[in-house]
Amino acid sequence: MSLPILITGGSQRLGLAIAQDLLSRDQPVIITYRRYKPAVDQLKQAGATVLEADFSTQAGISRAIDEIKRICSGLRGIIHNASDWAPETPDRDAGELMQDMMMVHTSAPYQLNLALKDLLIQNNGLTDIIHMTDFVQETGSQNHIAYSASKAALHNLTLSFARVFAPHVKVNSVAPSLVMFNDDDSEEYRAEALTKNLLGIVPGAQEAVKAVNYLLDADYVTGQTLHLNGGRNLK
Ligand SMILES: NC(=O)C1=CN([C@@H]2O[C@H](COP(=O)(O)OP(=O)(O)OC[C@H]3O[C@@H](n4cnc5c(N)ncnc54)[C@H](OP(=O)(O)O)[C@@H]3O)[C@@H](O)[C@H]2O)C=CC1
Ligand SMILES: Nc1nc2c(c(=O)[nH]1)N=C([C@H](O)[C@@H](O)CO)CN2
Repeated sequence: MSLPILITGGSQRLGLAIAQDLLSRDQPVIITYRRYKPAVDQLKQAGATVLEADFSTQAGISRAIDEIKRICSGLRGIIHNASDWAPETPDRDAGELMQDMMMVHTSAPYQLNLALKDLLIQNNGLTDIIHMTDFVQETGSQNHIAYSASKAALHNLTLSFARVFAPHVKVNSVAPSLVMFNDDDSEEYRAEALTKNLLGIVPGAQEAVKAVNYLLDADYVTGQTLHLNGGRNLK
């Protein structure tokens, strides 16, 4: 039996698609979720281990680490996917927003990587850490300033952990631009979004599935960023 891959925020959208794909190929999966939704039960029925975890507090991070260590004898990989795409708004305290963004996108991945290192290394073969970052890690953002900074910090963790965990663990970033619309995205937003990249598409969650599978299968890729942006950087 293969060792499991831990996917944080695996109960919807990209994380759910990645979890479902891995399960379909008999790869054991542990997912964390913050708010229960039917997909959690569906994943459990498909054989996943599901853990409730909120990474916005230190207590939540520590609890998740303790639970993963309790149930796991080793890990094939960790995919840090959990994310809160929160914009600056007039009613949102700037200090709290930055704290929230840094906790879920930077502090939680940082602490889980350090705490779960031995579970990754004791696996005989190469193992993986994948940080789901964002196109804005290199460009910044006008409306998601704190979010963008936290994703840039997450990418910086890729560079550090690639050095520290080599040669046993590959550590890479996947940096999507708009890969999957949200249900409440207006027609106008969707139409405008299609003009923002060279290929004129928004591919859907399977593009992230393909990227993750490439990295899991690679033997010579670490400390890198896989950009999923349709050439938006050249627009
Ligand atoms: N979708 C896209 O086009 C893009 C995605 N990305 C990145 O790719 C990854 C996947 O994107 P997507 O599927 O859209 O992500 P979602 O916005 O669907 O969020 C994924 C999950 O993160 C969980 N989450 C949010 N905050 C916390 C928290 N404090 N603690 C624990 N879990 C939390 C949510 O749980 P719950 O639902 O239970 O609240 C949610 O299920 C993310 O890291 C995202 O930043 C980057 C650029 C574009
Ligand atoms: N956690 C999330 N992060 C991001 C999302 C999302 O839906 N959830 N969406 C985006 C946008 O698609 C953005 O890339 C559009 O330019 C960014 N991050």
